[in-house]
Amino acid sequence: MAQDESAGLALGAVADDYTGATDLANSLARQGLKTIQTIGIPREGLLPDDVEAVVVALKSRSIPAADAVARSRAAHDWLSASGCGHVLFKICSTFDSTDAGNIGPVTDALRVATGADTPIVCPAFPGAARTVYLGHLFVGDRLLSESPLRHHPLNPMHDPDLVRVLARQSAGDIGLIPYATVEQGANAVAEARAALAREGKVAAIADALTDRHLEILGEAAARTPFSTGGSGLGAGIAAALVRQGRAGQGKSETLPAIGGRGVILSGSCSVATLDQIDRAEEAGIATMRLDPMQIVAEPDATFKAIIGWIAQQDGEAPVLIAASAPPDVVASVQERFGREAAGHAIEGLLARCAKYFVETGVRRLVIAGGETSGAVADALGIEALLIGPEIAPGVPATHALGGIAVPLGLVLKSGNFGGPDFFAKALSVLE
Ligand SMILES: Nc1ncnc2c1ncn2[C@@H]1O[C@H](COP(=O)(O)OP(=O)(O)OP(=O)(O)O)[C@@H](O)[C@H]1O
Ligand SMILES: O=C(O)[C@@H](O)C(=O)CO
Repeated sequence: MAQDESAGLALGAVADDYTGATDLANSLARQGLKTIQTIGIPREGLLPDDVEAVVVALKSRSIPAADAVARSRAAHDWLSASGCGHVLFKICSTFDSTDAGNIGPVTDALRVATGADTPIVCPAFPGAARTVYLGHLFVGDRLLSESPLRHHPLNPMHDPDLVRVLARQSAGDIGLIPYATVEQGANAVAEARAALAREGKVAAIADALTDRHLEILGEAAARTPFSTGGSGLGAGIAAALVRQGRAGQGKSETLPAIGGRGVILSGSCSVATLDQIDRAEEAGIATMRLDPMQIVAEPDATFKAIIGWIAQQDGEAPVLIAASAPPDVVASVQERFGREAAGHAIEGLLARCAKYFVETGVRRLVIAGGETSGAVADALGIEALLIGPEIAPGVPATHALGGIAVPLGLVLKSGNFGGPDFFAKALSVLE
């Protein structure tokens, strides 16, 4: 990277999935940081000289904890060599993980690598209705465990108490910085964090109900080398860096129009995405709903069927291809083939479709689902993303940077993000 080593990056992030990384990059850009999302560790010379924040996207949310730790450590080491002032481990606003990890093990490893004592951990994203109160994560007006996340295909979330959840995954005890302390401001948070460090807590879950709370937490976190959180905490840290004059040279890019047919590929089974698919179909977007059993059992036949179907559609009009299904169908697919095998087969098929579409001239892709987006971006060999205008909270339009010979507009949508008309809106913003 041509970064001025004496200045270094103001902020670096290691994100555990690609859409989560895009969500964070969007927040940092909107706070005024010149931000690039890289897919893995970037090669020398890829990034512009004046970049202030780099979000290294990994696909490490649902892999074995030891692999997630190794990949996150490598990303951290690159950020550290780039003179990074603060490292944020970007996790999902719904704390997606299992008792085996990976939030605890990666937080432990990066805490040691950065020399932090007790990092602030806060997934809250009030703009998407994720709040943390007394350590309990709410999705809208429901506890996490009563939200649709209890049916997540890869990591169903059954415990809303984040202190308890993180303790099960971590090397030591977890503390809490409660709402009443956060309300008192950044100095009170810093003192509470230091007190928890003296007690030997390895991390501190912090409450946040509003963006103001995240600004306070961001101010306190920016005084330390490392934190773990969602894009809300990232925005708070970025705002603190701008206030302190340590960053703030660029807003998100205006992206040039690319045009041509828009293709939407969905592997997300979230309630939000299922509704968005229904709405897109009702609005007249040609929609092919795949049979998930057939995808896993006969991927080649399914691929041929998709090619045949698309050949019959109006060549300019957008199309939507979805493997997405409601919880009962997902459960029966997983029962028959196994959770991981089914997930990988479906991601693989959608990635193969994306590759085919780009090879045959499509230049605008909208992908729903974090794991699905990871599979697609990897199959296309994309190296980094420029962040453009916001489509919905947490979802910007982007353009591929490096790794692909043609201009390509991409929208990577986290499963639960976006309003009902998201797909039509995405295609109109990604011109
Ligand atoms: N019908 C289905 N049956 C079983 N698994 C499915 C089905 N459709 C998709 N999947 C798998 O479910 C997983 C969905 O994960 P993905 O991360 O893409 O979406 P998400 O969880 O909604 O998004 P996010 O992680 O951004 O919240 C993928 O592994 C996908 O292949
Ligand atoms: O924080 C979120 O909810 C998203 O950025 C995400 O990571 C979903 O996969």
